[in-house]
Amino acid sequence: MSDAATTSRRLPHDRRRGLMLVLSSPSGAGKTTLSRRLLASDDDIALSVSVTTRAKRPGEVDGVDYHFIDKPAFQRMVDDDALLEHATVFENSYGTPRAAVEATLASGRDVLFDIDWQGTQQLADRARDDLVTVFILPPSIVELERRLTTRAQDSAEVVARRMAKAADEMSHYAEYDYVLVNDDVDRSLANLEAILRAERLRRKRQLGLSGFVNGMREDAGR
Ligand SMILES: Nc1nc2c(ncn2[C@@H]2O[C@H](COP(=O)(O)OP(=O)(O)O)[C@@H](O)[C@H]2O)c(=O)[nH]1
Ligand SMILES: Nc1ncnc2c1ncn2[C@@H]1O[C@H](COP(=O)(O)OP(=O)(O)O)[C@@H](O)[C@H]1O
Repeated sequence: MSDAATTSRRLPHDRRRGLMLVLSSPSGAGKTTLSRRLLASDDDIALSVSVTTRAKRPGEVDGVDYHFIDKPAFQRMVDDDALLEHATVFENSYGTPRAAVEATLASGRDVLFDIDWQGTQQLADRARDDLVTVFILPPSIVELERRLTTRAQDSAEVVARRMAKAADEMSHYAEYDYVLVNDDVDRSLANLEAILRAERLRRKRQLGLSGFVNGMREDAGR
């Protein structure tokens, strides 16, 4: 077998069908922290930046954390079918702009979603095969409240409302493919990276496999 035959052929994992990685959790369990760490360490995945009608928190950047828009603009996007999914969470509207997701997948990269269980169900109805879903649990309710309080970005009243919704959010963990208990953030990140690595290697996501194997069979028969 010539060297040219082995080196000219592209390895199957060079051509991959992009996947959609969803992170959900009760507010304060650590989705944003884990998302930012994953995005910083992996160039092959990009965040789906949601639109929301909620107010910007200190430190949040428009266009990076969210696209902050008003209610009429949100309704226009719904009417124009410009959102892949949308939901009301804590009395605010949140949605996933369709165009950016489609452009990222078309460029061969994966997309990371920080969305709630309602949005996850809607994506599952549309694209189950491309979806990998991860639910993040806090190590305890006491720790969840501590994290929400020490994040110091919401008023005591908002924290209380988010704590009141936590049990309801957590009741959806069984609808997800994977569950991570986010005790140690480094360990959670390593587990998330392991999930992503394994999911990228799924046979159905490696587009060039049959050509690759047939080529090797021809080489072996020479
Ligand atoms: N369905 C849906 N949920 C979203 C979207 N963007 C954010 N969320 C969820 O809305 C909830 C509130 O988000 P946020 O106000 O940023 O608070 P956080 O959970 O404390 O970071 C979280 O459960 C998010 O995952 C979206 O585009 N669609
Ligand atoms: N594993 C962890 N251990 C301790 N604190 C954490 C951990 N993960 C996140 N935090 C902290 O908890 C707070 C809430 O995390 P965040 O990522 O904003 O949660 P979410 O996006 O799910 O609402 C932040 O102050 C963050 O620094």
